[in-house]
Amino acid sequence: MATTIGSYIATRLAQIGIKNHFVVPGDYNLVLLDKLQENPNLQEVNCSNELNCSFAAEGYARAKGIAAVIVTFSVGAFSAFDGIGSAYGENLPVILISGSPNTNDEGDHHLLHHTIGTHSFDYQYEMAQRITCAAVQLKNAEDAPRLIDYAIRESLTQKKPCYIEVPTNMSSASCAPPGPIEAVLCPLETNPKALEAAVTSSIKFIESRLKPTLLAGPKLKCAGAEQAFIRLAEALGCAVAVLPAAKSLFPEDHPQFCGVYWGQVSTKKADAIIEWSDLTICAGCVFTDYSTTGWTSLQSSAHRLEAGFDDVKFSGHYFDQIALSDFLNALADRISTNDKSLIEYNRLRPTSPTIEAARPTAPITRKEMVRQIHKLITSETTLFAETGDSWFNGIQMDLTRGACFEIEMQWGHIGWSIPACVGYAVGAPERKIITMVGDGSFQMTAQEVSLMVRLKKPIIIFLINNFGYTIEVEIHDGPYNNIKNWNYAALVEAFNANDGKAKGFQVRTAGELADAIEKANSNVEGPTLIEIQINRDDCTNELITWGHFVALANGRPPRLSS
Ligand SMILES: C/C(NCc1cnc(C)nc1N)=C(/S)[C@H](O)COP(=O)(O)OP(=O)(O)O
Ligand SMILES: [Mg+2]
Repeated sequence: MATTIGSYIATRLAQIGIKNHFVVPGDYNLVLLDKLQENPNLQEVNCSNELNCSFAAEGYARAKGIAAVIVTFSVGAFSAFDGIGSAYGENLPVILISGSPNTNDEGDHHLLHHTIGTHSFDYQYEMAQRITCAAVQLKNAEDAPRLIDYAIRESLTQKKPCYIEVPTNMSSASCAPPGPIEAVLCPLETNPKALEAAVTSSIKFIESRLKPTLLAGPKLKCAGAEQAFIRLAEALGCAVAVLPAAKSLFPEDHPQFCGVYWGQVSTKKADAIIEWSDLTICAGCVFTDYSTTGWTSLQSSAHRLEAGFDDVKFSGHYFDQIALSDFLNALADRISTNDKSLIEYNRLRPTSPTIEAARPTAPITRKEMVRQIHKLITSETTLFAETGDSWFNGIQMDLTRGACFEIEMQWGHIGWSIPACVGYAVGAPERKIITMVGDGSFQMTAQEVSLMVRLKKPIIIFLINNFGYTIEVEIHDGPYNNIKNWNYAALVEAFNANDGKAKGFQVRTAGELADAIEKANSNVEGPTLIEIQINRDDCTNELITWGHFVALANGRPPRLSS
C-alpha cells in the first residue's frame, strides 16, 4: 500500500536506528517535519540554529553511529553545511535533509525567498555534492525510494554524511512503500582473496622487522575495529600507542599501552618508543599537520604499515576491498609474538606525575583545574575536549577503562563541543558528560546550553576563561586574539527563564572550584557551567611547542614554480 515520501524517509530513519532527529523548522520543511513526527519511533530535538543543529547531530552520531538533521533551504542548510563538513572529516554518517522550493517554481521562472535570488535552485545541491558521499534531489515521486535508499546506503557504508533534498510539495507526494531495510544496510564486503594476499604479505613484512609497534587511529571507531585492534595487540605483544584523536579507543590501563603519540607533545614518552621502533603498524590512522605536530612526527612510509578503513598499504604493496576489522582479526590469527618494543618501553616507562593539591585559598591554576577535573573521570564518563588548550589538558588525562574521549581534531571548529555534547547526551543518556571548552569557543555556540536546559541534561561544562584565543596566541599573536569577556556563569542561568535548572559558577581559587564541582555533581536536572578564570599564559607547555611547529608548517615559503 502506497505511502508518502515524508513517511518513507521517517521509516528509513527509524529502521537504521535513529530515535531522535535534530531540526530547525522553516516553511520549506514543515510538511516533512509533520511526517517525521507521525512516526512513533522518532522524536524531534529542536536546536537554536542550524550550525548547532548539525553539530548536535554530529555528536549524536558519535554516540549512535548515525544521525539526521532537518533544515530549511539555503538559510538553514548553509549553516548546517559546517557541521556536515565536520561529519565528513570525522567519518560520521550524518544525513542532512533540506527542504527546498516547490518543483513548479523553476519552470514558472519564479524568484523565491530563502534563495540567492536566481531562477535556478540547484546551487545548494551542487554544494552538498562536495561535502557528502551521496547527494540526491527528490523531484520525482516514483524515483524517490531509490534515491533515498541510495543516499542512506552510501552514508552507512562509507561512514560519511549524505544529502537528501525534499521539495516542499514532495513530502506528502505518494510513493511506493519501503522494501526490506536489508537492501539499505550493506556493510563493506571484504574480498577473501584480497584479504588472504594482504595478510600473507603483511606477515612477511612485519616479521622482516625486529621491533614493531602498534598505533591506533580515529578510524578504528567508524570501522568498528576497536576489539579487533586489541586482539592484534595481544597477539603481537608489542608496545601500543594511540593518535590524539583515537584517545580512549585502546584501554589506557592495558599493560601494553604506552601513551598518546603526538610527536614532541606525546604523553608517557610514547614518541620515544614509536620512534625507536623499526615498524609502526598503523590501524585507522589519519596523519595531518595537527596530528603530526606540523609534520614533525610523520614517520617515513618505509617504517609504516597502514591498515585503513578499507585498504592496506606498505612499501611496495597495496590491497583494497578489505574491512579494517577483518584485516586486524586475520592478522591476529596468524602473527607471531614479538614483544621487543614492550620490553624496551617497560625499561623507560615513566611514572605518572602526581600533581599536589593546591591550598583551597590558592588562586586557581590550570594544573589544579586539571587535577580536580581528572578526579571526576569514571568508566561512565565521556570527556569532550574542545579545540583550544582543552585538547592538551584532555589528552594528558589518564582514562579509567570504559571512559570515552571525544575530540574534533580533523575539522577543529571552535564551539563544536557545546552542541555536540548535548547531541551525544541525547544518543547516550546513560553517559556522564564533562566538557572542557575555552571562552572563545563557547562564544561561538553558547545558545545550545539552552537545549541542555530544555532536555534537563546534567552536563558539566568547564569553561576555561583565559581571556582570548590562546592557541592562536601561541601560533601567531595579534590584537585579533583578544575577545570581549562575558559573565558566562550568569549567561547560562539566563537560559532558565522560569523553568530551567542550569547553574553557573565563577571560580578564582582551588577551594571555590572544589565547591562548584560538588554543586555540579548534585545538579541532576540541568547543566552546570563552572567558569575558571586563569591567566592567558597559564597554558600547557605542549600547546606552546605544538603551536610553534604548526606555525612553522603554516609559514613554509611557496615553492618556486619550476
Ligand atoms: C580562534 C581559534 N581557532 C580558529 C578558528 C576560527 N573559527 C572557527 C569556527 N574555528 C577555529 N578553529 C582558536 S583555536 C581559539 O584559540 C580558541 O579559543 P578558546 O576557545 O578560548 O581556547 P584557547 O584559549 O584554549 O585557545
Ligand atoms: Mg581562551
